[in-house]
Amino acid sequence: MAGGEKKQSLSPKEIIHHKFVVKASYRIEQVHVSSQSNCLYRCHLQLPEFSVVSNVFKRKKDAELSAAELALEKLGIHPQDDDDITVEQAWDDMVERIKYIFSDEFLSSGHHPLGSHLRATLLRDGERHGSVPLSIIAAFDAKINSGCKVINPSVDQDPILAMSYVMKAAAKLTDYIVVSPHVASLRRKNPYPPAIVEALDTHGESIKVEAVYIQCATSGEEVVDPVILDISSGRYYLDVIAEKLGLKDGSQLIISRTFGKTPSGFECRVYSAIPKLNPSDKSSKAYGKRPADEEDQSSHFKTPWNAKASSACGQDIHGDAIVAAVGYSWRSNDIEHDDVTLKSFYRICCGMSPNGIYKFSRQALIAATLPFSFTTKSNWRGPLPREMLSIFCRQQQLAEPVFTISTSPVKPLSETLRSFKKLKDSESNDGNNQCVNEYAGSDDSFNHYNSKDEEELPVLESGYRCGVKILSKSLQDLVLDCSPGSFYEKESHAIQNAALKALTWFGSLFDDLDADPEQPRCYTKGELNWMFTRNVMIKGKFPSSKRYEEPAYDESKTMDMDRKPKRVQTIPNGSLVSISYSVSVEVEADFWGRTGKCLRELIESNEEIEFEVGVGSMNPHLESVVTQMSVGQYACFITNMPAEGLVLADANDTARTRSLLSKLAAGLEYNVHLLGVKGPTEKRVESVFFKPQLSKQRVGYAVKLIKESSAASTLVDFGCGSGSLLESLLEVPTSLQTIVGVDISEKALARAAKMVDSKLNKGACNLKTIRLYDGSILEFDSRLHGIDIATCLEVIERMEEDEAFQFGKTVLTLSRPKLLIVSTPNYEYNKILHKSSLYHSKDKSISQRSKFRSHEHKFEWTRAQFNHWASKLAKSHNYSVEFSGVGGSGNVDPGFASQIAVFKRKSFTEVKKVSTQPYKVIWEWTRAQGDKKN
Ligand SMILES: C[S@@+](CC[C@H](N)C(=O)[O-])C[C@H]1O[C@@H](n2cnc3c(N)ncnc32)[C@H](O)[C@@H]1O
Repeated sequence: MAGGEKKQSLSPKEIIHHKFVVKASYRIEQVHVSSQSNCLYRCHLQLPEFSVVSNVFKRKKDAELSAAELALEKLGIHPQDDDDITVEQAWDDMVERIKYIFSDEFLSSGHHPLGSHLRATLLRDGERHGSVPLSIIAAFDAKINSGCKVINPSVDQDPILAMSYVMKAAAKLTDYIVVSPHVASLRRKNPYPPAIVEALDTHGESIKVEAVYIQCATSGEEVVDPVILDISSGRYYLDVIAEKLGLKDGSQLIISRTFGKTPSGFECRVYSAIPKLNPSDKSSKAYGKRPADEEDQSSHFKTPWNAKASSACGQDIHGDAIVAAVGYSWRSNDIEHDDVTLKSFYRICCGMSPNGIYKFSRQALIAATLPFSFTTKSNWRGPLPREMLSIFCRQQQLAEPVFTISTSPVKPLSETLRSFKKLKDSESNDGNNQCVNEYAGSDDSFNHYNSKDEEELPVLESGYRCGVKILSKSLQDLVLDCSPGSFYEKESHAIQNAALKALTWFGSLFDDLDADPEQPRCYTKGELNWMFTRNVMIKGKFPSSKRYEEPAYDESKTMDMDRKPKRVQTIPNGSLVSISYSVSVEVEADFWGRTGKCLRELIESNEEIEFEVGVGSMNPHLESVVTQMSVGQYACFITNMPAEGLVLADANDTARTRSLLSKLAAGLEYNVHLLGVKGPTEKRVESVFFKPQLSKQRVGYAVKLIKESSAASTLVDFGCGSGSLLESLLEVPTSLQTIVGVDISEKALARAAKMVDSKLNKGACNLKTIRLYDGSILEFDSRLHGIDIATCLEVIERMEEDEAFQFGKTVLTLSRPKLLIVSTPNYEYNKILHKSSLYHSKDKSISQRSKFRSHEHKFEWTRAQFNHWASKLAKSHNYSVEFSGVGGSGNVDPGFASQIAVFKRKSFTEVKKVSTQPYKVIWEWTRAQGDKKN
């Protein structure tokens, strides 16, 4: 913070307005306080996802501001308004605020959570009567909290620092407040008026709340056990928690920030003892910073670091800890609470990792894993990667990700490919190993390539590419600068893939404990800072995902499935498979030999789940087995146990599962049923094999011929789809004045209309009219009679063969274009595509599906079949025809990947005009005078 200078920045209310506009509604409530003649105000701010209620203020304006600040805090947005006040002002405000907190008005002013704590302390007897723990003031008052942040932004990670500031500010109120540093609490010097104390509601119910106790281990993993907090009527709940931790009272506690939610939506906090400093270490810096290694740690703190508790809440926790969802709210003076069961605790922990967020979205904690590439939106389930990255950053107290899109190549594709090749050559890859490799670029950026990523090679030389930066919340540390090299056709794909790479990086950080210690990763300073402050499980990482080993087939249990000594993948990568499965934990039958029964607990089951093969979105065991199966088959196999935390997060009866795990766990038993398979999309296969993509090459071929037809003024694209040809015609100068697209798919036409509309007037074209018709190309529409050029790219194979014949006849008889360009896949070329792992198919049950390039194709012709169709058609309609193609070579077997017939009209014989207009115009543009031409 620079001296007394003020910076200009958006106020919290302005930020809320910019973000939500009319969706943010403020409601002011008057709060009547009997001891005050003036009214006080509280503000309710309703946002689409949640609402907040402000503190109580004398001015409406302040109440609104406080509500906006609370909302921003919830949203994880840090307005720079704190910069508007100086450190000196922050201290003054804190002193004022503490004075107000201990005032008569505050105590009687309704439901402020801090007010409820004050009341609870006034119900204590003896020396603790009215003694308010410092941690309470630091944790539950937004004003104090923001003041502390102005003084030092790292209070977020360090509750003790905030407590020390509260103590320092309170020390300035010597006439008013008694500061008791030894018991870490504050007390009002003069007692409250008896009338106020007597009016306090003392009828709290007795409650029992389930919480978890994390016992700190000096070596090995912490033990997590359920614990019951018995908060009998009139007792201060913090004292109950403190007692469970072996402490005298609540003032000896540190209270973490809120993190994670129980199934009913209650937020949890970690409660632990204020750590004792080693007398040998006088450095105040030791507080609140987890030392880099254990030697350091033991030199600073008497109590060891609690890795599980620290990783759960993202703050340093020392010694034993309790995780509970209990406390006061704005709604009432009564205590609110929910049980934190072992299961909910482990679920919260699991949901803190990027992998966990994905697993939850698929409701498949054991089965799902974070995919390493984002292919199509339609295959993706749950929140998109960008959304997941935002959730993760909020949870981990990082700033919102910053995406940067570029459209021009930073380095030539050849160079990128060379780097990729070098990287691949230097790796030894196991097909199932999902390790992530780091590409050491010349700058600080990184690229990740997965061993299965061959199909994800950067296939485009141009397009969109996106980088993402993640900064710490204070915006001071760059935690991650991820600039993947791949180009994507769509901006949204580039963004989603960048987000996914960032998530993968964070995921690997969470999993890094499994990494080979001989080959330490190199982290930048920002990454290290983040890890240290975030306590990324260096010691007791969890929930971890152990490296999977190949599933061990249990022949006796395998139903209807041959034992396969060697893995033969029959379902190609890129396919969408649909399965039902169950996962159980089981104790070996031999152990229970006398009864012959084995103990078993169902952990997870899914009646139907779909996943894409080859993108890493399914646990490798399951994927490996499923891709060897045929539709309708069942399989059963046993794998090693994943981390206990993950199993418990999924188990229904945690106690029973835990006891099974502690006995003779044979592993996880999977039962899987393959329900269906859809082949990989044609586009995906093509994008892997052809650079530029085959579809682009087809359009390029057609555009070249159109440009050569310099006298042509009208064109119709039959089966125009999303308008890729029309788009290209808007970008290049041709003689065309009217272009028309026809398709039967409303969705495709809508996309085409949107695209054309956005490109209008941008290109160097002479076009005067563009029209899109909804209709079948099997029907003739007389508005298309006598057109100059007709195109029909990759459409006929989507009809029955006899319809393809009918189409040819209709076009050449009735429309009679001067030039007709027809393209269709060359069936013979499929054998090349099928060599790819993307397109393996040895399984008869799916061979029908995968013998064509798309399950939407009704037929695919060999060169001879296409030649026969086109030559016969040309001859009977007085056209000449020439054959060509794109993708591969026409001179070498098996010819082009996409075969093209170019029909040219030999002479124009007037045919009897049929007047019929079955097509519906769904979009039309006509150049008006004055419209921009270029
Ligand atoms: C693979 S897409 C090709 C799109 C476009 N020609 C291209 O090359 O990008 C096939 C298109 O043909 C359309 N189609 C299939 N049968 C049709 C018919 N009978 N009449 C009009 N369009 C048809 C589909 O709706 C789809 O948009």
